[in-house]
Amino acid sequence: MDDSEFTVSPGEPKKGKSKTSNNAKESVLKQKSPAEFFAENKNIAGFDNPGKSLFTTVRELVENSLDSAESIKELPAIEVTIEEINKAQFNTMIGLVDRQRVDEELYGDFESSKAREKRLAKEARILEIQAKNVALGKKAKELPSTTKGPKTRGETSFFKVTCKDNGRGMPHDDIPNMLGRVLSGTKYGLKQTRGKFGLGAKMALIWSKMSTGLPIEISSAMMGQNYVSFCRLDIDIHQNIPHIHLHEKRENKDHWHGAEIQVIIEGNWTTHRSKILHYMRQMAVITPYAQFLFKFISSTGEKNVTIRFARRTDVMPPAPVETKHHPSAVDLLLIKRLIAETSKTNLFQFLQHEFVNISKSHADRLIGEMGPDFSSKMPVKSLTSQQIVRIHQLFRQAKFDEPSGDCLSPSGEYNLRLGIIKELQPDMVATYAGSPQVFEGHPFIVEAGVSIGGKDVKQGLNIFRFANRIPLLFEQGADVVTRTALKRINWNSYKINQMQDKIGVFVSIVSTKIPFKGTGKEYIGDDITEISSAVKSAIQQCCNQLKSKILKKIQARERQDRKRNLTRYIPDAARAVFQILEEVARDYNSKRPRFNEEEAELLNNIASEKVTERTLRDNLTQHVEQVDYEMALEYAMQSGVSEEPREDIYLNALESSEGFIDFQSPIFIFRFIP
Ligand SMILES: Nc1ncnc2c1ncn2[C@@H]1O[C@H](COP(=O)(O)OP(=O)(O)OP(=O)(O)O)[C@@H](O)[C@H]1O
Repeated sequence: MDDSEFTVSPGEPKKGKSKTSNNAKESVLKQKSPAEFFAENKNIAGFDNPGKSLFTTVRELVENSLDSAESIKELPAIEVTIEEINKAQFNTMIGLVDRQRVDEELYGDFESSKAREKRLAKEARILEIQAKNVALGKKAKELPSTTKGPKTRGETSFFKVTCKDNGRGMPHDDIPNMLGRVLSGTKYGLKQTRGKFGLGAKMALIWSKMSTGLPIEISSAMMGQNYVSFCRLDIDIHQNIPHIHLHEKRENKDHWHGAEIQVIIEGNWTTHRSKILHYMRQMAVITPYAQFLFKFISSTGEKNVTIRFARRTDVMPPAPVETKHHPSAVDLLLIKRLIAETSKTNLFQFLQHEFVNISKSHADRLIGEMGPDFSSKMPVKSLTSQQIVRIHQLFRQAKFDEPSGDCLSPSGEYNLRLGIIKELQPDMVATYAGSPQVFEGHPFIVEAGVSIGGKDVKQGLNIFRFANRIPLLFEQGADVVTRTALKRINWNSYKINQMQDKIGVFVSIVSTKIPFKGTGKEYIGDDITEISSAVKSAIQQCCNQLKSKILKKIQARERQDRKRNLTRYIPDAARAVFQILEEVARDYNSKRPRFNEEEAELLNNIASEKVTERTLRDNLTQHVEQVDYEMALEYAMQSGVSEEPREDIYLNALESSEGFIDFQSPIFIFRFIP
């Protein structure tokens, strides 16, 4: 670049100057807070548009409530209310005077008289074609959307979303940071929880700030607390800090514990109504021990919805427990963080206490393997960067026992089966719980259920996906469960017709780390081999159980068909045989015997009407029954008893702190209360 470009005489802007200043502008170093980043990229957290944002807000609040109640082993009771607020109400709420339109042409839904004429003419033409089609007996097509009046972006709808639970509540002083600072939460540990990122509730707040400008309101009380914390806050997006409007303690007359969070956002009930209801229904399926009350209150009072999902069992899966990191799943940064945070002083204690599957003797051997610079007693905080790299390399290469799944809490076959029966009312169902497996050092368990038939079930595959007991409703096509069910299961080999049978496939995956694609928790990719093969094997196990049931059904049906066919021919056969016998009996001369004694007796009986057509019919019927019975018996002897799928029964440890013992099988649970 020529130097002269930079010499600008005053008052005489040079061509090149603006270019240079633009370049300079582009290269100015800027920082963004996490809140700003997510406000600008809200789609990656599931806030793509107003409708989806309403859906995601509901699910984030419900999942927080479930996590919270389960963390104190309380059977969850959750109330969700979505209250529609029309524009006039909203304006009153924020103190804005409602204003009538003056200049109609300014608005997106304005239609000029010429455009109106054109549209009406087009509509008339289409109506004419429709009338002709109807006259010819053809099916009438709907009006294309272009002819449905001027394009409108629609009236903005606002919604007050409230979610109340009976969970743990939040400590008074922590509320602002928990709900007003992006990437803050209590679920970062290695534990199976629905929440993980410390983002969901804050995204709802950011969306409310972007769409309505209104703050979030939180009421919360912890168990035994004689006050309710009330907090109204919004978020300073640029600094990512809570901006508190009011934070006070109020009387807790009812000894309530839990949290109630209320947020006012823009949304679209019409487009996402069915997704929200679907979500609630599937949540009730996978969480049958929870009770949900869902209400939608419309601004006109016309389309109100109230649905109560009753608790169907008091048996809650055991609470997941926090676990330590597996050596093969840590990276350099994580090792450094663990060193900074550990309370252990020397390397030996650090290895043994901060990781799973490193016993005392194993720790000794590992330290020996690290080389002469390392010793058991060396202070862990004094490790140099190179030494940490050495530890990391060894963790990568050494062999460790796989992490156990004890820290996980799957739904349980019983809950899954209960859910499937409730949701689909199938003719047949099989469930299977896989044993714990591992990917990248994280344990996971896959449970599956496959059902055939049912009420209101469409033909083909109906897939239901759950991850850490969250229903997944979006991005179905890319998900590991859908892909496995569609492409890797040979349904035919299990006597299941993939196109014609009504097949329900339920898969629930739990893990200390669910490898969601994106922070929106919408689907699990198909790229982790351990997970996809575990999903495949769980579905196959269910199919195997179904196959033996289906084969039995087919055989029973064949037997029934054979019996029905034989029975159908009995009257004709009896009549034909009887007519012949009658004729023979008529011509029969006992003086010139042509028949043996038995035959002669039969002919006599026919002649004396002791044996009639009816007798033949009855005897044939009896014979068909007998043959059918013998075949069924023979089949049962050959295969029935040994092939019947066995159901495992589980018995809890005696030292159960709950004061009862559950006797569990996939199809029932007995609770013994001493
Ligand atoms: N209903 C509630 N009861 C008790 N604590 C809650 C409740 N809702 C939120 N919290 C607390 O606030 C924290 C932040 O919640 P937020 O929804 O932002 O993130 P998260 O649930 O931790 O993770 P994710 O973004 O994956 O949902 C939670 O970790 C939890 O400690």
